[in-house]
Amino acid sequence: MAESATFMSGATSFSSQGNSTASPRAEPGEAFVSDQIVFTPRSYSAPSSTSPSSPSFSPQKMGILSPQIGTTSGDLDINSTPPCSVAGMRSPSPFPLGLDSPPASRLRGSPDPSTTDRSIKTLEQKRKEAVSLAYVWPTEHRPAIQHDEFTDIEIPTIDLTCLISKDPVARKQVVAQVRAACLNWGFFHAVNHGIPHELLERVQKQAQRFFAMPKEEKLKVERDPKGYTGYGNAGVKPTDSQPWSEGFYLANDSSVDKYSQVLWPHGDNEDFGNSYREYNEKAENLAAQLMDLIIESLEVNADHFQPYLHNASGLLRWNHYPPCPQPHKSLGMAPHTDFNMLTVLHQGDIGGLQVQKDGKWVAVRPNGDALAINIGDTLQVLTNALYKSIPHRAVVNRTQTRISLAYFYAPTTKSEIVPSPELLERTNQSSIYKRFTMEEYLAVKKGQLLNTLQHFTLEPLTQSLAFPVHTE
Ligand SMILES: O=C(O)CCC(=O)C(=O)O
Ligand SMILES: [Fe+2]
Repeated sequence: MAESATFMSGATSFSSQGNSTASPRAEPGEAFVSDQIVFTPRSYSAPSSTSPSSPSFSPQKMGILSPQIGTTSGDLDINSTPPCSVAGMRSPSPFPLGLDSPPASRLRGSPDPSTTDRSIKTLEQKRKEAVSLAYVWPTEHRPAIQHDEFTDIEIPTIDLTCLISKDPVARKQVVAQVRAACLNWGFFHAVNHGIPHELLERVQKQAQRFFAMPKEEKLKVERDPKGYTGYGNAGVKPTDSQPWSEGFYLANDSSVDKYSQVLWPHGDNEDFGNSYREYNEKAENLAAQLMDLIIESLEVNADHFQPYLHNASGLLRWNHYPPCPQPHKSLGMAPHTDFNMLTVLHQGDIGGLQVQKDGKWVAVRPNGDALAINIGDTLQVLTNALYKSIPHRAVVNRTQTRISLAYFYAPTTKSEIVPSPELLERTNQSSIYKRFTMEEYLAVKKGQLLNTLQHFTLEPLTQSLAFPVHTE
């Protein structure tokens, strides 16, 4: 109860991305108040059925500066289509939002009889309904598997102790595990990753503290349409329903201190900046080491990858998924692939992450000690799709607030993303991708969270590539 009350008070008031007439400061639902939307058939017929030393983040480096990026990781203009999982796009306040919840009968999927007579609806009623409906996804997109429906099909878990012990034999084994995980899943859980639990808890606590603030406070640090950091939510396609979540994007630049000052003008929360910086350094270091393991697993010379790693940097997105009255009809984050090379995700002990395996959704069993690592589109291209960037999504649940911390490790915007020539030679392949820069990719990602790389593909892959070397 306390959690949902908190969230209610934290309702945001983003405008709908899909509605060009929406006011950026509209109250929840205002952007949707029109008969056309309120009475839309769908709404009503819903009966259920690298290098650690790499310098601080810069938009140019990340390529996330262009107007917007989005969902599950990528970015940047809150006013237009989300470029990728990092970018921000505005959406109506996560309905989350208690006060805006739809009538109980609608939550069960039946039309509310009190709303069937258009003539007696007040503007306020219309607003509430419209906001609620904005978070209801069409049947074909609803999650058939809920947040805790785990099976024995699980992403691999890899113990990274070798990064600390420097034991070469153990490292070789880990490299083989990384190769198998990248070939078969595109995702794995890393344990003994070197980021202290206590630090992850401090960052989680900061995220909780921020999202619990009243919306007016959060909007003081709203993401600028031309910027890449600040309060905003993950992207969805303009034509999609809204995600049941909100986000806060942070990068290693002066904005962190600025946000700290705006949110805590009396200087009473120093750990906001401190925990962010400590975490950013550790996550960047880990991502760089994981990239080294991945390159080793490809058994190619690392030279081709150096330019991408040299100025790579990270963008952190805190994702907040409040309890949702209709989790089976909503999505916390729409299916997407990540735009970057590698994502380091902390998801705590509450399930919600789901990944696609052989075309089916699999719920990832949370492991509080582990970080989920996944390959992004950029790395898929560098490996000519030997290692794939796998679609994933976040589902929500009825009772628990979930916060995840997604760290996106990416090359600079100006980087041209080209597969390793050595890998091409050894696999006897030519590149399946046109040449393109990160900037060009991000421009496409804005409107296409899934299958973004199709836009840059010369010939669709008809069969999976085999790994060119022995796999122990
Ligand atoms: O919250 C999650 O489990 C998924 C987050 C995600 O995929 C992202 O932020 O890109
Ligand atoms: Fe993601």
